[in-house]
Formats: sequence, structure tokens, C-alpha cells
Amino acid sequence: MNLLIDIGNSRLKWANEQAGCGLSVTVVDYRQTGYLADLREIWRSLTVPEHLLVASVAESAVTAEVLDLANSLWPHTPTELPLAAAQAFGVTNAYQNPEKLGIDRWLALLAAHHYYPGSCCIVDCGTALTIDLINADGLHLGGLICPGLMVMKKALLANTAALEFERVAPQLMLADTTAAAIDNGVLAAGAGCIEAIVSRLEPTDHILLCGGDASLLAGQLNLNVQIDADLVFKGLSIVAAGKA
Ligand SMILES: Nc1ncnc2c1ncn2[C@@H]1O[C@H](COP(=O)(O)OP(=O)(O)OP(=O)(O)O)[C@@H](O)[C@H]1O
Ligand SMILES: CC(C)(CO)[C@@H](O)C(=O)NCCC(=O)O
Ligand SMILES: [K+]
Repeated sequence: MNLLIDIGNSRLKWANEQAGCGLSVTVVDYRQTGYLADLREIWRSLTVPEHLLVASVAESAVTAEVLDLANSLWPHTPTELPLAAAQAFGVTNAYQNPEKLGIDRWLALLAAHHYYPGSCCIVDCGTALTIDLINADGLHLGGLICPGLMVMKKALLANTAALEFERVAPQLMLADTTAAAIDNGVLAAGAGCIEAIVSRLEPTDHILLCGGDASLLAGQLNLNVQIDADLVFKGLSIVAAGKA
């Protein structure tokens, strides 16, 4: 089996890829103390992976401690941290400097091209909210990076004196408490951002949503969207299969 790891800016997700079985993804908050010890306990009961593939956009210290853990558990398992390329698996990167495209965005593009025939708009509703377009021929047309919902909330908190910060169930409507006004406002900003951008772009055959806020945002969009939470892992699987 291959162990696939996606280290984002907030959380680490890993999946144990076994032939013929679907992906079962486990999410870990790496800013919680003791997460590495917990991860060690879980990982040590796995069979030794044949390959380890890591997609990381996190700071290098986090990536390094996860790689150290994996290396201590499975010293003979080859480990790879793929980078975005100018061209691979039928996809052509739009970036002037292809390696600068975030690996999560690149892997999602590989997966979209492989699994969704036609053109795709990929919206990753994670720490950052990213939008990327790819046409039916695998040509990446470029993308945008916007703040994600949590980042918007934190920005309000960091730049105002008197705002309360509490999670309520956000809805696209006016609010009568501070906490709901923030949550609803941030949701409106995220949904409005996606709708405004998508409506200005060429229509695509698919609008694919992934990331921690995908289902929350999907419920608010006046767009025909599909949620595929596993795009980054599917991209890692494509890269892993290419090595086999
Ligand atoms: N339990 C949770 N912990 C943290 N964030 C959560 C949780 N549930 C939902 N979210 C939402 O998910 C978003 C983060 O999404 P996700 O986990 O996909 O990010 P990530 O993969 O760590 O970051 P990146 O976008 O950098 O890859 C946050 O904006 C937050 O609003
Ligand atoms: C934009 C994020 C943070 C989204 O996770 C990540 O893809 C990243 O760090 N990208 C590098 C910069 C870029 O994609 O242009
Ligand atoms: K992500």
C-alpha cells in the first residue's frame, strides 16, 4: 500500500491507499500539542508502506517533523514530495514559474483532468480559497488565491478591538448578534467571491469543490457544483501510479 499525506496550512490529512479499496482519510490538527505522538501510535500499527507521497504547503518545520516520524517508523520506504511541473499526466501548468504553483492546487488539477472529462473549475475552500481553471485538453488557464473563511474571521478579530469570536451556524442572512453577524458576513464574502469569479469566467463542464469549507459553501452557491473532497489525494495517487 501507499501512504498519502496532505499537509495543509491548518491540518494534516493522510490516507492509506490499498489496491481496490477506496480512500479512507484521517484528519489531524497539527497545531495541537501531542499530535505527533498520536500519529506515531496510529501509524506504527500500519503495514509498512511501499511508497510515501507527501504534498505539503505547510511551513518546513511541520513537514520535517512528519517526515522524521515516517522515516523513523519506515526507514526503507521511499518518500517523495512531488512539485508542480510545467507539464505532467496530460496537464499543462499556466504558471510562469511552474514550481511556484502550490502542490495542492497542482494535484487537484491532475485529478480533475483524470476523473472529470471536459473543462473544470476547481474551488479549494481551505485555509486559502483557491480557484483554478483547466480546459478539456488539460491546459491550466490560471487561478486565484483568496482568503478562506477562517482566515477572514481571524483577520476581523486581529484588526478590530471589540469583536467577539464564537462559532455559530452561519447562514446567508442578516444577524442580530455579533458572532452571527461575523459568521454570516464571512460566509457571504466566501460565497459571493466564488459566484462573482465563476460568473466572470468561461463556463466549465464541472465546478468541483474541495477543502474544509466545501459543503458549507456548496449549500450557499447559486451554481451547479460537485463536492470532491479527495482531489488532492486522487492527484497523489496518480503520481504514485506513475512511479509504479
Ligand atoms: N475541525 C476543523 N478544524 C479546522 N478547520 C475546519 C474544521 N472544520 C471545518 N474547517 C474549515 O476548514 C477550513 C480549512 O480547510 P482545510 O482543512 O481544507 O485546510 P487545509 O488543507 O489545512 O489548508 P490549505 O487550504 O492550506 O491546504 C477552515 O477555513 C475552516 O473554516
Ligand atoms: C495557496 C495555497 C496556500 C492553498 O493551499 C497553496 O497552494 C500555496 O501555498 N501555494 C503556493 C503559491 C501559489 O500557488 O501561487
Ligand atoms: K488543501
